[in-house]
Amino acid sequence: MREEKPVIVALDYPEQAAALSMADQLDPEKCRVKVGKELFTRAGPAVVDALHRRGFEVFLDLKFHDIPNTTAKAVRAAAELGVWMVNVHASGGRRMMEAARNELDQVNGSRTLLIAVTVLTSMERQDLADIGLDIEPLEHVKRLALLTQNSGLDGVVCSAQEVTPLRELVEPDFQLVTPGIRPADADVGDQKRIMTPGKAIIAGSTHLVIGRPITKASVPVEALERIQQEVLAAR
Ligand SMILES: O=C(O)c1cc(=O)[nH]c(=O)n1[C@@H]1O[C@H](COP(=O)(O)O)[C@@H](O)[C@H]1O
Repeated sequence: MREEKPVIVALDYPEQAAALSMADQLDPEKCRVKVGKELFTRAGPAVVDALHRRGFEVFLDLKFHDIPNTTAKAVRAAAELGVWMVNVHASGGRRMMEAARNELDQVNGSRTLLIAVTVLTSMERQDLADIGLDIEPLEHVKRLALLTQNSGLDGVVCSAQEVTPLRELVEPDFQLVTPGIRPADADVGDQKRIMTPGKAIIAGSTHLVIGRPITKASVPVEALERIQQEVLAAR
């Protein structure tokens, strides 16, 4: 099924006021928002509540990676906040992901999507070698995506560069959430495995996570509008 709101704006701000002032320029009918480690560590659940009151669906990106019990309880806490999506690190393994899935299923009425990060989009082959993984990022992403699917999760975070090969491996409704999105003229920054918004949509990304190309633009809403146009044209 075609996703009507593929763009998720990453609200990577050091304080709630700045995040909400950005959100107030966005239309919750046209995009979703992401709350990550910096903003959540400073502002906590209050910022999630404030975004919900404004009508936004929130991706709580805290990338839990811990023993199964701790991760599962953290996922429960996220679901009880009513967030649309939450993530863990697939490298936490099958037992961790299954525990998180089971816990989430016990939260009454929860429709929170649970996805797992495969290989961070800021990493390339050498970074994997540095942590003892002598493997191409794509191969490791495939391995972790299958493990994630077999553990009962709803999708993965990966680079848009991996979406086409992954689509051949996973179920059609498995979510492929892709950060590392860079319009052709945008700064790459610390991202390594990148793709433009239009190409990511053509490849089959279900969601595009985009931060700095919007939030650091001189006029963020105009940057978002250009990205939305590129996404529409790619469909
Ligand atoms: O889980 C994520 O959202 C994530 C995973 C990943 O592999 N790479 C990645 O960049 N992200 C997040 O996606 C956002 C990308 O932001 P920009 O690089 O500013 O567009 C940041 O908030 C990251 O924390």
